Amino acid sequence: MQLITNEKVYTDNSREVDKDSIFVISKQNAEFLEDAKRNGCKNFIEAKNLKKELDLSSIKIIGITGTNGKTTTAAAIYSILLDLGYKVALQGTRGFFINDEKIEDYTLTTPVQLRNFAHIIKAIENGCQFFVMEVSSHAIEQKRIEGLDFELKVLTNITRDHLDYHKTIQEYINVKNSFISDESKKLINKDDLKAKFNTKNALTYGLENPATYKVSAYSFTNGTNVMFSKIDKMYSFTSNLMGIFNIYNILAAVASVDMVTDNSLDEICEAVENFAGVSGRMEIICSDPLVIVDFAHTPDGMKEVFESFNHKDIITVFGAGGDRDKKKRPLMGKVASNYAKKIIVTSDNPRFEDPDLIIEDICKGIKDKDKLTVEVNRKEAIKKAIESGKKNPNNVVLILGKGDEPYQIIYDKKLPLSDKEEVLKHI
Ligand SMILES: CC(=O)N[C@H]1[C@@H](OP(=O)(O)OP(=O)(O)OC[C@H]2O[C@@H](n3ccc(=O)[nH]c3=O)[C@H](O)[C@@H]2O)O[C@H](CO)[C@@H](O)[C@@H]1O[C@H](C)C(=O)N[C@@H](C)C(=O)N[C@H](CCC(=O)O)C(=O)O
Ligand SMILES: Nc1ncnc2c1ncn2[C@@H]1O[C@H](COP(=O)(O)OP(=O)(O)OP(=O)(O)O)[C@@H](O)[C@H]1O
Ligand SMILES: N[C@H](CCC[C@H](N)C(=O)O)C(=O)O
Ligand SMILES: [Mg+2]
Repeated sequence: MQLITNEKVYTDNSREVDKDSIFVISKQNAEFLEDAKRNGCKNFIEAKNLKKELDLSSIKIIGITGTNGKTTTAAAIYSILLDLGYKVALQGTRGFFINDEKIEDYTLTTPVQLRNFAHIIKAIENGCQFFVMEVSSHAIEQKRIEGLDFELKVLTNITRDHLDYHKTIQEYINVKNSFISDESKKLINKDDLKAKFNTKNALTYGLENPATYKVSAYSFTNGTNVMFSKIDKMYSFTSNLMGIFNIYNILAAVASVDMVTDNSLDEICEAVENFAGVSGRMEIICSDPLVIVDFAHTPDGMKEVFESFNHKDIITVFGAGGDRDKKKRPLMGKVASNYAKKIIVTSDNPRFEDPDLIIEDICKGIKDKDKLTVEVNRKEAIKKAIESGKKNPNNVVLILGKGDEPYQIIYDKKLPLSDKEEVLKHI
């Protein structure tokens, strides 16, 4: 990765250096420092000191971490800020956007350090006042965000994911919490009991526990209607997004914007209605039969989605990613068997793993085998689910795990596959 700015060339790759370039030393590449010198490099800077050379002080960075809801919350903040007339950049799982325009497609949820700087500089060049970014647990552990001064840090929740990488749940929790252990301005989900944060400059939000931004009532008639209080004043917003978890996401977004702007909360709440949601997250593809594509790929994410449809007969299709947390697989199976009347277990992104073995891991969590169909071909699995869905108007078909991913990753190849397109073929 190279960043060229102010007539200087910064690189984080020892194989890219020359005598004029500056090798940016980070946790990830420190072992290649000698290699950089051997390749003729004479100039070095530690990534955490980049901010001394690259002035980012004119933009406010909002970082969102949490197991689930980062993309949705970040997109909601972005949408509200744009609606209020600000210039804003958004960086996350779905790519990099400036003022509603897509600049870069899917890469990492949180890019490597130098790319973060490059994106922020680009946002500043485009007049942005805010840079909204998702912060993954990998990024915190690998210090991809070191050297960034956050105007606001948000924690959505801590459940479980990525234990292939972090090894134990405690280590994962510690990594997430390390993001909110300093004195920066923070917004914390008060209903998440695993959150351990520095209370200095922290505000909270929630539905259950006392919080700065506290939901007092909600209903799901004609959209989602929410009333909440901040200190002793009441506010309300309406949204098209479904599910209690989306109340958390939107409330977090409303509170975030309240914390970083001078706009009134009433104005902010008004802008919520224009946020249409994120593609591939609780996206209704068809209403008869009701078919929804969602990105839930953790046991907790799935539970949240299923609970949003507990008045319906659930038919679900899902798999689990290969080369990712193996232990979450039977838990995903178990959650599905608790809520669904029919479960079609299929392939997600197998990567370098055998899809049949991933499916076996998931099926270990499904006790009631009468509910279970195994169909390794995801396109076939979706077709079967839609056919079943058509049999009863109370059915809902929930296709989970890949959201709007436009491909299936098999080995290291990305083969075109869109859950939404597959659904559209069969309705
Ligand atoms: C497991 C993992 O996270 N791996 C990351 C890790 O890879 P790595 O340690 O193997 O590093 P590397 O690619 O060999 O290079 C490390 C550094 O050394 C430099 N280098 C390398 C070789 C050399 O000869 N000289 C040299 O200077 C490279 O330029 C680079 O700066 O460091 C790399 C660069 O810092 C990352 O790109 C890479 O992410 C890989 C691609 C990845 O797939 N990561 C996923 C798991 C990930 O991070 N996902 C999260 C969470 C998703 C979510 O929940 O939303 C994300 O943020 O996307
Ligand atoms: N606040 C929440 N609590 C629990 N589950 C949620 C929440 N928000 C979203 N989800 C579920 O998690 C899925 C992923 O949501 P989203 O893309 O917003 O999260 P993310 O944290 O960005 O995920 P990733 O780390 O994979 O990028 C959704 O499709 C939904 O099923
Ligand atoms: N950002 C997450 C997304 C997982 C999506 C799921 N489809 C999978 O491939 O496991 C990850 O890379 O772990
Ligand atoms: Mg995301």
